[in-house]
Amino acid sequence: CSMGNGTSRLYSALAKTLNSSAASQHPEYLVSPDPEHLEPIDPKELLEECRAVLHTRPPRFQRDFVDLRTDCPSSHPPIRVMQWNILAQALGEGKDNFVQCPVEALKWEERKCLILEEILAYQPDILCLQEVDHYFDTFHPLLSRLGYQGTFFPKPWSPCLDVEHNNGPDGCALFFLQNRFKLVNSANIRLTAMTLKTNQVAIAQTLECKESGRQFCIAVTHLKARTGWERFRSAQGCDLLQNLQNITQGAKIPLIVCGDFNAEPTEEVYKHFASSSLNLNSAYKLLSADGQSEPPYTTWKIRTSGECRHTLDYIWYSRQALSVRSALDLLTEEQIGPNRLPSFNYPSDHLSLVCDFSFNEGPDALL
Ligand SMILES: NC(=O)C1=CN([C@@H]2O[C@H](COP(=O)(O)OP(=O)(O)OC[C@H]3O[C@@H](n4cnc5c(N)ncnc54)[C@H](OP(=O)(O)O)[C@@H]3O)[C@@H](O)[C@H]2O)C=CC1
Ligand SMILES: [Mg+2]
Repeated sequence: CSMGNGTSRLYSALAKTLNSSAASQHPEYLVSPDPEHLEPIDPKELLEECRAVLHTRPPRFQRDFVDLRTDCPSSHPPIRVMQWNILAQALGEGKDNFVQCPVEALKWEERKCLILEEILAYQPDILCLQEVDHYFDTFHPLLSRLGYQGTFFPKPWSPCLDVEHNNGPDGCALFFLQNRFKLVNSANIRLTAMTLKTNQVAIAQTLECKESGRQFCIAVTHLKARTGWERFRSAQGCDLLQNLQNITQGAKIPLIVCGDFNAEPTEEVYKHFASSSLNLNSAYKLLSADGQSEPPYTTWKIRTSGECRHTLDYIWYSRQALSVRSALDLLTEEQIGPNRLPSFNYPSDHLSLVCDFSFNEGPDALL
């Protein structure tokens, strides 16, 4: 066997997460071990391990970072943020009705490796995920060993629970690299709409950069899906903005909000975020020629109802305190292919969004 000791150790680490049925039979697997007692994993070795599992799959698509550097130099390394609705395993197999996606492409053992490969390829400092239904058995143990500190907030009545052989509820997860940030405070928010508690959630954390000592707030959310729910989403967005006003002490602390808003830019909730007194801009607009247009899609799938191509996912940021230095380009229509997403090439129906941020320095940085 050509594998060294390190690789075989990793194989056993990843293999432990492969069989999720073991987790439901042995609840102790669901209790996350203290990360300090877990051996660190070298990201390169884990990436190689994922590629070995995926050896029969088509090669990864190339996506490039677009340099958006403004003329403001920064003395500190940028903060890389990834926003991604990874597609809950139970929803993908049991509810979403992706009619052109072969069932083999949805197998967790391989789809999990495609998700990990995407994360390892871009190595974000902060990872904001939606539709996570494998937190305790997969993402928390593995990402902890890669140096991340994680938080999970499941939906109160996750639709995953209606699917036979589900792996528990789906929810939002937020991970940050412990060697770059210190957690200052953390809030799990159950969103309300017109004072009613809803099934949608958010996590908001204030982090302090270890290099610069600067604090900022990072939030992740997943708003209510489907047409007909526009006013509900708008109310959820208002509730989230209100919570973020309080957490950022009235916009004194710079803010980044990642989410699957389930809303096109024409919707009210988008307009609330764009015009909020938090003074936010949507990072992916900066990829357009005029800097004013969102990308043509962030999700693209074919359901029984037909083709669904929408822009629903966003990374909002405090436009005066932060700059977007670069953003990861989206997959092209040709790369996505005629059967759309998810596919053997790409594990989710939503594309990941990745941005590099830096703090603005000087008088313009005031909020
Ligand atoms: N057990 C109980 O007592 C209760 C159970 N529930 C369950 O929760 C569900 C509603 O939960 P809620 O949080 O409001 O869910 P949402 O309407 O927000 O949607 C849930 C998921 O379904 C996906 N989705 C969106 N459009 C479609 C579509 N056309 N077909 C299939 N899937 C789609 C969404 O993915 P994306 O964001 O990627 O578009 C999302 O992750 C109910 O259907 C029920 O199953 C709810 C309340 C109580
Ligand atoms: Mg979904």
